Amino acid sequence: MSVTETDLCVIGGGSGGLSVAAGAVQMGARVVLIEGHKMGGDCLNYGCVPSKALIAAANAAHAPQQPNAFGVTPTTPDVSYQGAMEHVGRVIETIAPHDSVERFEGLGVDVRQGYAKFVSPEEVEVDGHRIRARRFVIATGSSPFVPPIPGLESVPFLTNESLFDLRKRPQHLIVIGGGPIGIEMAQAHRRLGSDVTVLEGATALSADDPDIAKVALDAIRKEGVVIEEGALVSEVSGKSGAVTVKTKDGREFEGSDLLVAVGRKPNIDKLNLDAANVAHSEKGIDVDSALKTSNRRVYAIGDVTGGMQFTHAAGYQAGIVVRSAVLGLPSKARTDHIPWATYTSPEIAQVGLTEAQAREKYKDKLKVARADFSGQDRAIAQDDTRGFIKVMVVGGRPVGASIVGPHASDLIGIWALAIANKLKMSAVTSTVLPYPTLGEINKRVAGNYFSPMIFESALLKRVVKWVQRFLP
Ligand SMILES: Cc1cc2nc3c(=O)[nH]c(=O)nc-3n(C[C@H](O)[C@H](O)[C@H](O)COP(=O)(O)OP(=O)(O)OC[C@H]3O[C@@H](n4cnc5c(N)ncnc54)[C@H](O)[C@@H]3O)c2cc1C
Ligand SMILES: NC(=O)c1ccc[n+]([C@@H]2O[C@H](COP(=O)([O-])OP(=O)(O)OC[C@H]3O[C@@H](n4cnc5c(N)ncnc54)[C@H](O)[C@@H]3O)[C@@H](O)[C@H]2O)c1
Repeated sequence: MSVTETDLCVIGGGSGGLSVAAGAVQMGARVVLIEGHKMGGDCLNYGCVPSKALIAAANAAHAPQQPNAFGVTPTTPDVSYQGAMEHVGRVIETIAPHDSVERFEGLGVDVRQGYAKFVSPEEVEVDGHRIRARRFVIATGSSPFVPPIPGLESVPFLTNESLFDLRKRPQHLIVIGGGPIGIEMAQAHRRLGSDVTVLEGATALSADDPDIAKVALDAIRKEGVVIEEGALVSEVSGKSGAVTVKTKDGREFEGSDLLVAVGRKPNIDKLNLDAANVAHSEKGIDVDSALKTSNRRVYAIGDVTGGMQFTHAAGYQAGIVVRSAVLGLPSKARTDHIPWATYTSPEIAQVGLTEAQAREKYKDKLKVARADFSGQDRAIAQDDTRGFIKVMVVGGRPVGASIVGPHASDLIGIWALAIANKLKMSAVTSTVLPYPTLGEINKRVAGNYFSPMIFESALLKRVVKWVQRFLP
């Protein structure tokens, strides 16, 4: 059996693994990258990219139908589900070269196709070859978790891995799970013309602030998506085109297609982790704050660690690992500054602590500032004033921000910057932004934080009177 010696062996060519491989090889390390399936991983092939492309198509179908303030008569366009899915395919094809074997080989990475498995603490095997590395990075991602619901073994169902292969619009899509996957895909399918029912066992979009989630969920319900909360699915039956779903409290729902979106399971089965002494649980691979596993030669990043499961989180962790494994520098990963967004209409975005988390941690030291899109000139001009922002502030510095409203996913950036760099609220108020922009809501909320201190201060009023008496 051939043995290749290398500095760094990256297992998994998705968001995390590709970032490590590209960074390390360009810094001069010898890098082997092993990918078992499709380069680009979940994000490119079954996740962020196809879902956002489908949402864009759904939004284009929805917009002309809406009553509006612009004097434009609503119309009912012909909407082709197949056309929307073909758009999804083209978007993947357009982005794929960036993540391709050819590009990475061009950068100098030794790319191997096949599933890697450890055979010792410093060796893996792939496709009959052995790779011995000074350091390993496991970035094997996650797969849809399929719960042991009676009936699911015999009823056809979709997951994020098969959904984007559909060409025929589901007549009535039943979505099990009201997390970000379920809710994003529910609204997109409604906008493309399907009836949609979401069955959520607990609370929909439960990772987000409840006031924020409510604005989005109310809007989605208003578009006709049925979202049942406290509806734990306990049994499914039927066949393709006619499925029945029962919930624990005895309710029954009928639809044509089933999408299972109840969370993720880490891709660890093929890795033979015990041979490498890498500790793990059903949640994923255990890592410390430097992203090292119980084997000091082996790091793990991204979804496989069961932490924040976002492409940008995997990318951030890749940078931490490159610093440590390639440059030998001490490096620790944070999570407090990692934002996320859910691409519903209106959008949701969060960074740092929610109000409830901040209240629990900081008690009465917490101040919460809020601003509504209804007071935003640009939002008014665009006739989209749903939503608001709240910022959690402790000692003059933001510790969290929550936004629901137009372009929330972009607007959260300034708070991600502020929290990452421990900036004060005054850094936001002293920034000048072009008028009229949605971004001004960030200045407005920061202004609202200072207003009571400035406009309700008796001392300041006395000082102003005194200054005015003597000002020449
Ligand atoms: C429907 C959906 C929508 C999403 N939308 C967003 C979004 O809008 N924004 C966002 O930030 N995140 C989103 N995510 C999450 C995002 O896709 C993941 O967090 C991200 O892909 C994780 O990157 P990763 O590198 O950990 O894993 P992946 O990108 O999945 O890469 C893992 C790779 O490892 C390979 N692999 C597995 N086992 C082995 C092995 N033994 N040997 C070799 N290779 C192996 C796999 O084939 C895969 O290519 C979404 C996810 C889904 C499912
Ligand atoms: N915009 C984004 O960034 C984005 C979009 C999609 C996915 N993602 C990532 O993918 C991850 C997985 O998303 P997800 O939506 O699959 O998982 P999730 O864990 O966020 O949500 C799953 C939901 O399913 C519910 N559930 C579980 N069992 C059930 C049952 N038997 N009946 C009814 N409901 C049940 C849970 O209560 C939960 O609310 C996310 O946490 C996120 O990290 C990100």
